[in-house]
Amino acid sequence: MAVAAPGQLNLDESPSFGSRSVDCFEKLEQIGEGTYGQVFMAKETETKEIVALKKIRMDSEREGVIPYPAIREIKILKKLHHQNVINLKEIVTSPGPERDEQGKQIEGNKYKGSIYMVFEYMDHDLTGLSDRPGMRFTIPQIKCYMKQLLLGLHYCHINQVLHRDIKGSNLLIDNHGILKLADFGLARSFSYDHNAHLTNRVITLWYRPPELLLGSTQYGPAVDMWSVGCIFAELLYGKPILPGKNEPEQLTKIFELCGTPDELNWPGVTKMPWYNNFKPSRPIKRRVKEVFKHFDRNALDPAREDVNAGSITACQSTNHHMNSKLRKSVNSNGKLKKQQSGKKIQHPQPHTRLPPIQQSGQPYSQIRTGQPMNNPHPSMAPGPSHHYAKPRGPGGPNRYPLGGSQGGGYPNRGGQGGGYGSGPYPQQGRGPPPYGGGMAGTGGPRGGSGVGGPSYQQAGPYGASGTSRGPNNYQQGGSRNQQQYGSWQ
Ligand SMILES: Nc1ncnc2c1ncn2[C@@H]1O[C@H](COP(=O)(O)OP(=O)(O)OP(=O)(O)O)[C@@H](O)[C@H]1O
Repeated sequence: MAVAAPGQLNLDESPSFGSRSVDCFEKLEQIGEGTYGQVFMAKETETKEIVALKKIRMDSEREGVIPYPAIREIKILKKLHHQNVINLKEIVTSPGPERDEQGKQIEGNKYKGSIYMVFEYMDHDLTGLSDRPGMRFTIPQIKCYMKQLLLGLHYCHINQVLHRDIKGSNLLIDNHGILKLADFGLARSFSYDHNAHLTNRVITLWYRPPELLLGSTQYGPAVDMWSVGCIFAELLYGKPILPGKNEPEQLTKIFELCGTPDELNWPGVTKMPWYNNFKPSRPIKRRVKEVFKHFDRNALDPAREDVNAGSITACQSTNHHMNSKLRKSVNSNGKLKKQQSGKKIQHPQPHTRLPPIQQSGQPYSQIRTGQPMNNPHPSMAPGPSHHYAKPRGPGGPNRYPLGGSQGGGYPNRGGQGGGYGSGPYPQQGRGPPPYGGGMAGTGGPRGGSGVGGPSYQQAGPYGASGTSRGPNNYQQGGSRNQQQYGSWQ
């Protein structure tokens, strides 16, 4: 494992933008729509390597100026090299003005060229996989993904980088079960020595820890670990466990699940900047074990856990199975991907392969290989190919439908879903809470959140609505609501 020593991540170093042109790649299809622009699957014309090209959306106000978060993402990614962190291969540029499909210059295209980040290509993301109808991960699969997530994140943390947007749609997975942390658009370096003030307006709402919701601006790796816990529980539960529609409701959901914080169980909480605004009117007891009583017992009692029980094998069983349903491009480049990941992992013996996940779908026999890349549509319709095709809650293109008042530099990062438009957010999250109206009471509006899982809904703090959300219906949920401030930290 390549580990840069703490301090070696000199984020002030300017990113070296590649000298190569984007013309070295043939764009194949759009696979994602991110905050900074589109993401394409592309093929390196010489080597035929499949990559992901993430186009950096330039600052619309200032011609040719790369948004600072993009620069920071590049700087951070250039320094991180780990098998569970997405590899930024290079930066390429398009030299001329943008042209449409007919080759005509796009009107109003102010800047001269575009800049692209070139990433290794990944076949899926965790949200996309788990959103598939009937999909339930097995315990070994969950262990396998969690282990890789923790390895990647540990590497970031020991290199003094906070990710600050851990969520399923930012966990990319290849067809061999390798998971990589992606989207470092909100990441930043931190120091254990300097207790600098950081913005608390980071991390997609459903995965945001209570200390940020309570206004803390001095934090460290623990904020990412909260998100990891949410992912872990989500994998076991089958859907997001804390789908708040706005910050007060998010806090309510957390308190109703974890119990209300006090000086005994969380020393210092009463000193949090917004504690008084959101302190619950009555104590609520912790209900984690009750709500998640159907979870594997080891999940609720980590002391019992056999840490070696999960393996890449388990993840591979997921992805082999996925192959039978997915996806035009995957099928076509399967060979290439196999070669690449074969270097990274030990391929298991066939008899060690675990049974595929419980998913209704086509059997293994329908795995289709050898589809040519330029004809990626198999006659037998596979499942949705890439995550781009569908809204994925807080991760997908449609995740900001309710807009929000925070507009600003980066179109897709603007709106916090719902209930957030009642006032300007304080710069860097200091000062009064922005949520406009205090804590959502237990009788507050929660219709639609409908976390419709076993035992959770009935007994439930969040239940009542009964309108359990389908996998594609998370649009009202959390979103990233950052970036709109000049001194983005
Ligand atoms: N290396 C990759 N391989 C395959 N798909 C990718 C890759 N990188 C990104 N994508 C796809 O593009 C989407 C957007 O990418 P990413 O999250 O990095 O961009 P972003 O601008 O930060 O987006 P967001 O606003 O969702 O955070 C991802 O959710 C994923 O579906």
